[in-house]
Amino acid sequence: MQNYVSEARIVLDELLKALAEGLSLEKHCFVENFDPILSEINVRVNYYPPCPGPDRALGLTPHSDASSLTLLMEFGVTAGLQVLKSQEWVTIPRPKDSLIVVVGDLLEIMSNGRVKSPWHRAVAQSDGDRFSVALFYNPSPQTQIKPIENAPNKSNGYRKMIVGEYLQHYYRNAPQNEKRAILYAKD
Ligand SMILES: O=C(O)CCC(=O)C(=O)O
Ligand SMILES: [Fe+2]
Repeated sequence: MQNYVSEARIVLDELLKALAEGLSLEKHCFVENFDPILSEINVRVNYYPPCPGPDRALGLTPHSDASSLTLLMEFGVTAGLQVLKSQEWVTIPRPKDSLIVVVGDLLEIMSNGRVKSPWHRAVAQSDGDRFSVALFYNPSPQTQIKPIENAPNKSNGYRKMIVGEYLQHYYRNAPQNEKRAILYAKD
């Protein structure tokens, strides 16, 4: 697991740089918030046993991740992860040997809303078990993240935020039934 986490950090840093470039921003503008020693990768292993009544139970209730990026590896039956898109739950496919990358609230704040953390859930399934390993990548709790500048006159931006303060707010207010925690970081 330790090897996986240190290799994952390299991948996550590359993803943060590629995302910045993809948004025509300075390449290091996100990754510079992640001190190589003090930034954190928290690991969660989710296990979903086969469920006799999958339409009456959920594997994991809807949420957005608080992280900046989440790297998700899945095993077992497919079609467990769903994302809310235009008010509909859409199943995320799992091509062979793939990892899933989820944008979290902290990256939505850093990017000033240019990328959005999806509202997602895991559904229960009857045809076999499934588990997932989620790595949540966060700057150190003391880091102050500064949202990138938005175009002049553009409203609805985010404010500067200490990572630990946001995480405290997020966990104090979870679970919620819609994406509300991030409103705390609005300007
Ligand atoms: O198991 C999954 O597919 C989703 C896991 C997840 O969203 C999480 O651990 O935050
Ligand atoms: Fe999640």
